[in-house]
Amino acid sequence: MCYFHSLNPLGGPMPEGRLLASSPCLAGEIAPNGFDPLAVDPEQARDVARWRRAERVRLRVARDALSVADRQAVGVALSAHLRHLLAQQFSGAAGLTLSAYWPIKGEPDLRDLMADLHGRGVTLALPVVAVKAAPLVFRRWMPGMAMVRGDWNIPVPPPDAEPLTPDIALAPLVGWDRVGFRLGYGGGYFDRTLAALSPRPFTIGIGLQSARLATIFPQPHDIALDVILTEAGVQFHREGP
Ligand SMILES: Nc1nc2c(c(=O)[nH]1)N(C=O)[C@@H](CNc1ccc(C(=O)N[C@@H](CCC(=O)O)C(=O)O)cc1)CN2
Ligand SMILES: Nc1ncnc2c1ncn2[C@@H]1O[C@H](COP(=O)(O)OP(=O)(O)OP(=O)(O)O)[C@@H](O)[C@H]1O
Repeated sequence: MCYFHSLNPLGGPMPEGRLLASSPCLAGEIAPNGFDPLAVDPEQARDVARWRRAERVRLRVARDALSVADRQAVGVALSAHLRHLLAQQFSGAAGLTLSAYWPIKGEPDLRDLMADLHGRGVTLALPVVAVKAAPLVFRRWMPGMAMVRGDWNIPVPPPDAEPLTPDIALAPLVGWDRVGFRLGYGGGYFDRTLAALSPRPFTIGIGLQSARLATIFPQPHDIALDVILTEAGVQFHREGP
């Protein structure tokens, strides 16, 4: 079912007159990657974008306010849940490529787990903004590797690191909802990347339990993740519990 155009960020269903002449559900038939900005009601898209900007600020302020001890506990709990998920679903993921992330701006720190997985035969990668407003690329990462500053000053593996395509991708969350949708920093990078990869990696959103939203008002470009994981465990799994 296509429901995003019936959601009104200002509350209640969209008034009849605001519905699109052509439904965004047809976007997949218009654009090869399923994304057609012309299929979006511009007024509604503007409302949603404004709401998302405000929610990102609110959620990031709340995350910044966590104590060092709380932050550490979140990282430890999330790492344990992720290790368990990888063990159950991918037999530990040895021989597979998992893209992680280098934590910035108070994101949960999974770097100890990344090093541990590397030691267990998982190939680790990190996302890189190679071209602005384009899909991310992924470069091989190994513990202790000298990093360079990438876009937004995020440390990334150097340009000569091996390019990889992940089988499993971690997506850091600023916000999330119970049906697998993600709010990030607003660059649209993960959505573009998932739209471009075929087959899609198995994607696991990593975030704080307190960052749950009732809905992110999903737009045609938003791609739901396979799993949402927080320090409280699995909050959503596409294949069910
Ligand atoms: N640790 C970490 N690494 C990551 C991500 C992440 O979320 N966390 N990314 C996950 O995708 C990618 C980088 N994401 C980025 C997202 C936004 C902007 C950026 O310049 N944002 C603009 C606002 C854009 C807008 O509002 O339209 C800005 O802040 O000025 C840069 C990089 C790859 N690496
Ligand atoms: N597949 C796509 N093709 C073209 N543009 C896209 C695509 N996906 C997202 N965008 C653009 O990116 C913008 C930001 O998207 P969104 O609000 O979902 O960001 P986000 O998921 O929070 O960011 P990020 O993934 O970088 O953390 C949208 O306005 C949209 O126009």
